[in-house]
Amino acid sequence: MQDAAPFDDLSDFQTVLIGLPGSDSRAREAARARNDRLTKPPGALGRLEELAVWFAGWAGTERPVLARPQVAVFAANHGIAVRGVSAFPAEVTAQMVANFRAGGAAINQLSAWAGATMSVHALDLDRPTRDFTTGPAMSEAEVVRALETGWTAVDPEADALVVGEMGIGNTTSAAALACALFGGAAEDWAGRGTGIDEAGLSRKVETITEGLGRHGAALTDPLEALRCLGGREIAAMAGAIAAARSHRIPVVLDGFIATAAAGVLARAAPGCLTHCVAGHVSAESGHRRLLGKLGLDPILDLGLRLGEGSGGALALGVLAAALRTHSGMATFDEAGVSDG
Ligand SMILES: O=C(O)c1ccc[n+]([C@@H]2O[C@H](COP(=O)([O-])O)[C@@H](O)[C@H]2O)c1
Ligand SMILES: Cc1cc2nc[nH]c2cc1C
Repeated sequence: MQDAAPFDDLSDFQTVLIGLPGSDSRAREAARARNDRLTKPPGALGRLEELAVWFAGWAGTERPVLARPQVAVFAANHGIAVRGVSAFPAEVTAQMVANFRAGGAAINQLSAWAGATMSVHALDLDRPTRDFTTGPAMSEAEVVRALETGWTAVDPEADALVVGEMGIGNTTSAAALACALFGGAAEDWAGRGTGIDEAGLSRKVETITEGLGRHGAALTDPLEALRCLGGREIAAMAGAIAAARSHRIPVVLDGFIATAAAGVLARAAPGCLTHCVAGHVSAESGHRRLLGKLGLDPILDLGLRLGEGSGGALALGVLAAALRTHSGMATFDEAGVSDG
């Protein structure tokens, strides 16, 4: 059963964020102690060891498994797409949603490979958000509805969540948000997205600069920044990431846009991303910078720039390997191997 969202407006959502539960320190410490007894030189499984101990805390058990991962993909359209900031036309968003539903996209294959269920959530595709250079992208009711869509998309029985997205123009929206949340100039955050040329990149930088100028002081409130500059899929991912933590479900973040959604939460309620890891660093130029601002170290660096949750789904494979070794290996005592 999906849970109803426990908020009706942005101020409620902020309150929910502040009250989200932490991980189980007893399970985490038990997992750390088990890790120290496994038949390997200390630290020899590198990042896998850290991932397993982190996951154990959220799973609430010393020997967790990855049995029911979920990939949730959110799609939306953006008013700023009319400004020529993408290499593709806006109708591709709806066409790709049809492709997700037919099983033909990369994320269908990667979810199946990772043993994950995949859900697709199209958010009012025929009603793009407003061009944020002319006014707020969303009304409060619209952004709250998108947060709710994300919140209720999370399967409370899932044992890990990947959030992904599809939305022509959304790297412009994510870059504007990142700039509002973490400072710097539009040039620091604008990248090539689906593959825009030099002229497109200039239009993108101009669009972001104009949007930031237009909304000014309102952007100091992270949830207002989301409303003014974000998109429905970005808000939905933020809602899903928050819901996951309410169920103590660990989250594997995908690329630049998913990380921007997480960034909103981090700025609204510092410390609220301890249930998240970065699945990968994408080729979108601002992603590494954004991960740095959030103190997140990506698991993979494969040059992907697809979105859809693809890098997150790939990282589920690494997470599964981390849990398999942690929970399945013998200890020095069990195997009769002399420790150091
Ligand atoms: O995840 C990423 O880091 C990423 C980087 C570049 C592009 N994308 C995908 O490409 C689309 C946005 O690109 P654009 O050029 O239309 O802003 C959107 O559907 C994203 O899923 C995704
Ligand atoms: C074809 C296509 C597929 C995508 N998947 C995520 N973003 C995308 C953008 C395009 C253009």
